[in-house]
Amino acid sequence: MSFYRRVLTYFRPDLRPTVVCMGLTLVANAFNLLRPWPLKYIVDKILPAAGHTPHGLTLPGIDISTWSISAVVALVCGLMVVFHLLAGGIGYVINVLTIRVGLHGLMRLRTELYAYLHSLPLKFHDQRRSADSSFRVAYDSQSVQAYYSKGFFLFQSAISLVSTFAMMWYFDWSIALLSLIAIPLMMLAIFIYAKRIRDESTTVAERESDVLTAAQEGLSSVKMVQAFGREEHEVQEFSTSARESLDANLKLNATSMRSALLVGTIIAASSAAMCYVGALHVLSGKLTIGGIWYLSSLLLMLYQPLEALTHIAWAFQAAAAGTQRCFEILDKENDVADAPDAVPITSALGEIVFENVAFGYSSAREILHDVNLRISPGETVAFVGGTGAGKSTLLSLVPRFYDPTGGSVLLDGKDLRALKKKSLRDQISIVLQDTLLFSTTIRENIAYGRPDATEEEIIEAAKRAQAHEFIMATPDGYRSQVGERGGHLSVGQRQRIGIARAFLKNAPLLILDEPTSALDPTTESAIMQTIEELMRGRTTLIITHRIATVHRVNKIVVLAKGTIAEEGKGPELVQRGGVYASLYRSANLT
Ligand SMILES: Nc1ncnc2c1ncn2[C@@H]1O[C@H](COP(=O)(O)OP(=O)(O)OP(=O)(O)O)[C@@H](O)[C@H]1O
Repeated sequence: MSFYRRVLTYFRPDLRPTVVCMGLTLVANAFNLLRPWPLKYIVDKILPAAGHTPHGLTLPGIDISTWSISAVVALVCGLMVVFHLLAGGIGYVINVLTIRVGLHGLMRLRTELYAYLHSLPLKFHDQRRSADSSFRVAYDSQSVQAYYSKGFFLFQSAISLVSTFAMMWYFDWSIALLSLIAIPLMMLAIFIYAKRIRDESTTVAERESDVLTAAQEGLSSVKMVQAFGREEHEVQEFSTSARESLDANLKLNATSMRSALLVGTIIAASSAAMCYVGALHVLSGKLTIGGIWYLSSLLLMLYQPLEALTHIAWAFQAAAAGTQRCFEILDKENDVADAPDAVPITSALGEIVFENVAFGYSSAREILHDVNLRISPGETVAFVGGTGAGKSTLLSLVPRFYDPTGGSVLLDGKDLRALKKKSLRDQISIVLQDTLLFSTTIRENIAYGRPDATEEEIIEAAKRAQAHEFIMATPDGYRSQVGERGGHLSVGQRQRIGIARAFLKNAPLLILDEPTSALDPTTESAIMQTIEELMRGRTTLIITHRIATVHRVNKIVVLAKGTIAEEGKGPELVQRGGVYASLYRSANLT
């Protein structure tokens, strides 16, 4: 689909108001053309007649034989106000409607972009800065509205241009022809500046996005910045981004102003040429004084849209840059998408099999290789190994955050890629090292995975996660706000909320990625009890550095350099004297 047709799709639902606006434009344009006419009438008809017959003037269709001349002039001048009001009133309605339609289009693009960003795999998000994605959703998307309003303005200008030209032709065709000289010159100016303005607008959007990223990253880590006394460095980094944005904006403005100067000069030169010819025509009697008044007003009406057209052409280029940045995201292929024949899974038994699994975040480096493992329904398997061994990576293949680059992962005998992703994720609860909370109430955070849960179910889940007591001690209980990223709660409290979430979701598969490593030993052993309760009856995959926590679990898998080095029960592995045994020894458990 061409770029412009694609932009139009966001406004298709508003076709009716658009057509209404087009019709109203024709009416408003007719009144606009009439606006200078009363002055012509006064100069050509009323004033010459006034010297001879102060009374008894005949105007078409009106008997004003008894009126004074000043009353007639006042009546005709009154018409100027009437035409102005009518054109202005209709213009007001058009503006309200076009702004409405433009904003609706913006809402559609924004929502689609935001939803698509959520559907894209983590691999996509890993490779980019989240602030840049936010910038595209919040700011770049606005250019689609600019497209609509400028596009409509283009239509209005074209109508005004054609009708004004026709009127000028009617009064003096040679002056009308002369006015056309400016058009190819303006086209040339548009051609010269269009690409430059588009490129410079893209640079402005990129630099603005950098400013937002710098501000977002710096402010979201304000605690660490202050702890390390790096405020000056952060401000320096920000001011570099701000300076680059300023330079890009100044450059774009300078280009716009240069182009405006060029267009203004073309218009001034053509107007001067027409005044010259018009004056000669008055001298030779081809044109009345009122006629040259009227033509000069029409000339303004002709060049205003012409000049506007050049600005619109450049505004289009600027809007194209922003819209293109939105389309760039929408065109990204979702490589972890549902297959067309994917089937939903309603209630998994919980058998997980890794078959010759290989995976790399990029083709340059393979992180996992040759992983073969079978986990029975209801079994608990602990994954241990040195840092960077690939434990989190391996477990992130289960909810399909990533797809393996080689081999396959099976749930209950079915390749995960043959299952609907949403239904697969419904079967899995995840508790991470530091539970991420949204800045809303405790209640909503617990119910995040099951928004339809009842009050009783939420309280029951919190009780099982041993969170009820501290929740009730907060000022508003379950309605208390947790602050940004859960900042009003301690790490242990956040973790309990995460566990309550998992209890409430009640999924057959449980993934625990270092759920206690951020906690002190006392809190850890308390939380471990609730986790053990949570693990009951579910297939559990747990990653931990705390060997003591998992030494007694049914199966321990030791990962080293992206592959399974050892597998078995804790005491057996200690006996074997391999990697696990040394981990066990370094944990001072011997
Ligand atoms: N999103 C990512 N993009 C690129 N590389 C990544 C990404 N996440 C992890 N890696 C790399 O993959 C390798 C395995 O990381 P992973 O987090 O799976 O290890 P881990 O065993 O869980 O380590 P730890 O115990 O320290 O958390 C590391 O070398 C890491 O640098």
